[in-house]
Amino acid sequence: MSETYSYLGPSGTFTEAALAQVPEARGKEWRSVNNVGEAFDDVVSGRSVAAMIAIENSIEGGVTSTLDALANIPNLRIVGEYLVRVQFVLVARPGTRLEDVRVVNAHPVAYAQTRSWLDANLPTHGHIPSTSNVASALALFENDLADAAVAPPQIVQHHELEVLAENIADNANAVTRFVLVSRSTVLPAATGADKTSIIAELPDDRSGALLELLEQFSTRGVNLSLLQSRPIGDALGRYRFVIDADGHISDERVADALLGVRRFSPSVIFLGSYPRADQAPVEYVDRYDDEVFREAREWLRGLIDGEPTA
Ligand SMILES: O=C(O)C(=O)Cc1ccccc1
Repeated sequence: MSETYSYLGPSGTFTEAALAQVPEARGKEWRSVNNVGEAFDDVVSGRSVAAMIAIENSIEGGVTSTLDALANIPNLRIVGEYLVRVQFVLVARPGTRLEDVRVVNAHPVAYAQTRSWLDANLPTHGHIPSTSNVASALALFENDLADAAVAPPQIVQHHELEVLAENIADNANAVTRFVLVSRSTVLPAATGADKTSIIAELPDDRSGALLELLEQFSTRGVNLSLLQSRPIGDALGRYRFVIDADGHISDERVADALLGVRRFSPSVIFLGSYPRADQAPVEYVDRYDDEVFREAREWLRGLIDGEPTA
């Protein structure tokens, strides 16, 4: 059976652009799905070896539905991350003028990123949510519920659409981070520029518990690049924390931090260690080098084994 990769389609989405960055996916079957839940289902059922999923963007923060799916679906692993610069145009059926636009079709995340422009230029517009940035534009051909759509600039290369406005994103430098999610438990090799993702819960009713969770990393010299709380969902005020830490689980300082988290947290999900998209080598101070951990462990082992100390 050929390996299949699922992505939020139809063809032309930013998610597809992220999948195009994956060398292992070249020449393989790509399956376009209508929503992120379907992409996760493909991985869980084994229909696809992996799915490309949007997890965070530089304006809106974490994609909450993705973070919750990673917490709730067992045995998922992140095996890679990819960055895509996102820009948006407003498109319409040929002949439409900007002043004719009453209703705009847009993916909710894209809508949130173009709100200032839309509010300033179409102050009375209505919004219909779409399942993706390309589905928004294709809906213009299927029905007349919307007059215009927010879509990626390349959309006009493939469809008979007119650009009513370019660069409508609130922030021209917006970037979306995608992760390749699979069920493979084979760890990607450490590169020196890696990231480790976990989701951890706090022990109940203990003051300072979040600080104690974070101390597991700070006392091992491990920097964090993401800390996002998400409601566990069973009661008000109960949260889990999605954490991205610099480094690979095979780095001693990261492994030691994870042992600390495991001892302390009632529930820890290991989401994976994988190369950072920006390939920036992880920086740490010398006293947290692998060798320092190993030397300390050997010293302790020697004491326990009754070896004479020098
Ligand atoms: O992949 C797409 O194009 C999507 O529709 C999801 C999305 C929405 C907004 C920013 C990045 C990805």
